[in-house]
Amino acid sequence: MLQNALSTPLFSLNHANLDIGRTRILHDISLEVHAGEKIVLIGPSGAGKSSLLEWLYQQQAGSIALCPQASGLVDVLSSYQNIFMGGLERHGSIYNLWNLIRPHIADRQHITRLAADLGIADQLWKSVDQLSGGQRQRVAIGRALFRQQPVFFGDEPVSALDPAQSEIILKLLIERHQTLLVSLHNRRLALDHFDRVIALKHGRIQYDGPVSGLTSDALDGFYA
Ligand SMILES: Nc1ncnc2c1ncn2[C@@H]1O[C@H](COP(=O)(O)OP(=O)(O)OP(=O)(O)O)[C@@H](O)[C@H]1O
Repeated sequence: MLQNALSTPLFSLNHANLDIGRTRILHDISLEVHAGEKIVLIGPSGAGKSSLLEWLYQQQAGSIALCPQASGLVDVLSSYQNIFMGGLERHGSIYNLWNLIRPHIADRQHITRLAADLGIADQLWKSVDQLSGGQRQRVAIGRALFRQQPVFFGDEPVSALDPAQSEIILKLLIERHQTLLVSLHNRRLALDHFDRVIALKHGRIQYDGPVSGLTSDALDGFYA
């Protein structure tokens, strides 16, 4: 906490409002996000979690690995090609184009390892329209991991996975990013893997504080 008070925040909002057209989506939002924090966003459907993630993402898109709710995968391309797209900004267009047609050995090895970590090694060369919802979600996570950024933003990134997979994938995301801001509806994952909770309701922050001391029932209360 003291360290946070002294460091410059990565993200900062001070009594800010977010309007889309004439509609106010987020009201009077004040928060800071510091490097190293693992923050879970909770709240009922429509509370404003996706809007807050998108708003903060727009502040520093270049340094964030984003896994949005709508995965944005390209159906006709393979899992490999979709994951590779997470790293497009690291190279020029000729390298990228060539790699999409004939994968470069180093990228191929890297993405093959990543796919194995995500449990989709056997799906790597299939077009993603042939995959299940959970497999597609892991491809989208692979694409975010392949961005290799210090900050991860995820909008319900493990919602299509079974409990055991959710646990494994969330641990992987936490291991590979310094700072995380993730929306989840799963109370157990929220309590076990994050150190700060931001609870939203009707576009306002109703709680922003440490996870320690909170129970599953307390989290349920934020959905009441
Ligand atoms: N482009 C838009 N134009 C107008 N209203 C919008 C727009 N996008 C979102 N909203 C509204 O903003 C509110 C917050 O939506 P948001 O998607 O951020 O909620 P959420 O907490 O992520 O919900 P969920 O858990 O269902 O994903 C909702 O009332 C939604 O209808």
